[in-house]
Amino acid sequence: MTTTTDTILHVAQVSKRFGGLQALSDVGITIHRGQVYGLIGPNGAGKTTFFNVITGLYTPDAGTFELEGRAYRPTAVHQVAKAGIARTFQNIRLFSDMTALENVQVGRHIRTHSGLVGAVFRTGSFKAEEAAIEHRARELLEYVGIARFADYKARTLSYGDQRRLEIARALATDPKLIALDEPAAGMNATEKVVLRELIDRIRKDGRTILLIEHDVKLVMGLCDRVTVLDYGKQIAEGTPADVQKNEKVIEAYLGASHTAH
Ligand SMILES: Nc1ncnc2c1ncn2[C@@H]1O[C@H](COP(=O)(O)OP(=O)(O)OP(=O)(O)O)[C@@H](O)[C@H]1O
Repeated sequence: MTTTTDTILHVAQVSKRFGGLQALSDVGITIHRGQVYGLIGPNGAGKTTFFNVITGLYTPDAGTFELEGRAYRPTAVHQVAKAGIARTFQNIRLFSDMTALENVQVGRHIRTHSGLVGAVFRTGSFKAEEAAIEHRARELLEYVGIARFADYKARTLSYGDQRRLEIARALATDPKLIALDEPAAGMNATEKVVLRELIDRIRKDGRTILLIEHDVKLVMGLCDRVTVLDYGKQIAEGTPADVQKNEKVIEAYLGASHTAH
């Protein structure tokens, strides 16, 4: 394998079939520490399927998976989260009747130690840990720019703010890799600028990011490297500048998007 100490995620030869449909064929990516890595392609290309496979939501038919040089089996979402991959969803999945703060606290709980006994008996260490979790959750709400909504129910937040809340919840797990599934979907131009700044800041603060995004401008401006999928096949991989020049890509995706944007 071609992993180095600077490799966060190395995934190779991933295939996934749904009945008669080959949704992914031999797809592989290597993401280095501190990169923003983009996954693009037309509708139905297999981007979400790939995300779902590496985060344990779908069982792959084939593939090898390494996180920081260690093999991991993406068989269950909570195990993948514990291993260090956190994600957001294209269709927001917050606990809508819980407050923004509580949603982030839930994310943080996978990194706690007191466990059930501590929770039942409310031991000193449990209470200290709870206070630390709340403190960290408030910091993260501030970080993504929605601290003022800490006590609002998640469902009352605007669409853009719910997306930011999902990012805060994902960051609460202290991930080695944060996977964002179409974070700009449904956002207006102003919200996209703020989102871009946030993703840039997350990277500057030392995180590694995998991004599915339809907004070509955003992808090209943010990503260090990009993989392009089309009908489940990887048709190009490289820097945004390289990928933009690739004829297969222009045909499959960018050509259409350039006229659309
Ligand atoms: N659970 C499933 N069962 C059957 N087919 C599926 C399932 N999930 C995805 N597919 C099919 O696999 C193909 C790839 O879909 P996928 O959602 O991964 O594409 P995508 O690139 O994320 O598209 P979009 O940009 O529209 O979100 C599509 O043809 C889709 O219909």
